[in-house]
Amino acid sequence: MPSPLVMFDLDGTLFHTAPDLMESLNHVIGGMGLSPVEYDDMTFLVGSGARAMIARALELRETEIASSEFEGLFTRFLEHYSASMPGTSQPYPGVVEAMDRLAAAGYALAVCTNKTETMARRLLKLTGHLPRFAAVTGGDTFAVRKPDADHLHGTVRLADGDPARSIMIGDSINDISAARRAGIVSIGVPFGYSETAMTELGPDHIISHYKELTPELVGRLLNGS
Ligand SMILES: O=C(O)COP(=O)(O)O
Ligand SMILES: [Mg+2]
Repeated sequence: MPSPLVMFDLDGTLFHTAPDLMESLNHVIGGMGLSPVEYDDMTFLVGSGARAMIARALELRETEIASSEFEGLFTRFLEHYSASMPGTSQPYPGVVEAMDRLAAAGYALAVCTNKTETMARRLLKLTGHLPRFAAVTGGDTFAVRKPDADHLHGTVRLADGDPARSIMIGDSINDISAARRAGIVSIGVPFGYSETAMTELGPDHIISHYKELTPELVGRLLNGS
């Protein structure tokens, strides 16, 4: 029988990455002569991958560019972000201990993010966490990404899991909607990057600190109680 699986979103859930993402984004838009975005804008900018982040930042600055120029901006972003890693990005308080507890109790762990898979793996590798995960999938791993249910289903498959014994933990509407569509139990964290309050997104459970993420809680949620 496959191990039960706990999947984590990355930006705003597993790691606090917004300051580094913002620096690389501002490097790119600053190069175009646009004024930098501010930290508070990140809740609106992060969550659907770097292309969406750049497009939303241009929208915020009311700037239109030719579509042929867009890939160049994306490449500049990835080069800067990759070269700066791991920067100041760190796991949220208590999540490393929570992952240790879950692994000791027999849970497999995975990452399901809309970052590119290469960037996600690089950050996890440089911070020493990559070996924990049975699967790491990004916004470009499959033909679809969160909020599409198949991003979660694909991650469960690569981790040799079973959707009925899997949980998705996330900070944004993309995570909670994808889980709902996939028929996968969700846990929301309110400290990440979301424009909408987690209580409004309606996950199956909300934790406000990772000390609440115990094998008992996950077991209870998987049993529907
Ligand atoms: O960087 C992004 O926009 C995607 O981030 P995610 O890890 O929250 O899916
Ligand atoms: Mg997120």
